[in-house]
Amino acid sequence: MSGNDEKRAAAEKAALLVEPGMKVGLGTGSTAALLVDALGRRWTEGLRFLAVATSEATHRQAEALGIRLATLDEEPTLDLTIDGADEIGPGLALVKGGGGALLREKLVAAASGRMVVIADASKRVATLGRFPLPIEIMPFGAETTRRRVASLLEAEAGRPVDLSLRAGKDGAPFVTDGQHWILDAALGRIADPARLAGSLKSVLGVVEHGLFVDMAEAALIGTPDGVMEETREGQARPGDSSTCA
Ligand SMILES: O=C[C@H](O)[C@H](O)[C@H](O)COP(=O)(O)O
Repeated sequence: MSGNDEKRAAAEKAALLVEPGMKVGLGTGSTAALLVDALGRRWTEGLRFLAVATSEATHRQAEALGIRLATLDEEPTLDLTIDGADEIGPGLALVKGGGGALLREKLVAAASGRMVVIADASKRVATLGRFPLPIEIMPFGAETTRRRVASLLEAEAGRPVDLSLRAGKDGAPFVTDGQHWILDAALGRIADPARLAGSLKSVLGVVEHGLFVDMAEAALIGTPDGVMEETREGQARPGDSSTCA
């Protein structure tokens, strides 16, 4: 099974979690796009639900498939959010934001009764931090914020941390849907995700970061042996969508 097949299997399993009348947060990224495709097929078959997208890209995709959409302000309480991740660590702590959607993703997940993560097996890690941690910042005074973040991360890691401003296709800074910029922090290892999450939130100029701690309730992970369901407590079992509720 290729990584893409694993993503698709997880996404299709997760699409079965959506029930008639639900309010559903739709994630962003290549795995979430496979979920939206699967939900588009279920919509065509007659399933009716209401969706809130975590990015302009996902909104456009869902809209093109005819899925009914609302904004988070119109629907501030959702039943379920299904989203991808860049890394899934112990306790289902996540690194997200590789596609730059972390702020809306976190707002939508926080408004949801439950969050289910979907991914291929490569995303499961023993310790978070191999994937550079995205940190969304205000463009105004970005260099002063970068210095504050760098000194915080150096104190946390005990060494200087490579912190780069994410570039867009044209070489200019990548701009998020919220019109912010992103710093990518090459930490290598995040020993205490909850502590780092709290520290980053206190830095002036930081809008949000890609650590999602205590947010995901379950993960559906595509593997060569099928889709495994993992809970926050770490139990893994062959994924049966009915056990995810
Ligand atoms: O900003 C993007 C999101 O956090 C994605 O969910 C994450 O980057 C995973 O994306 P993919 O499914 O493409 O690996």
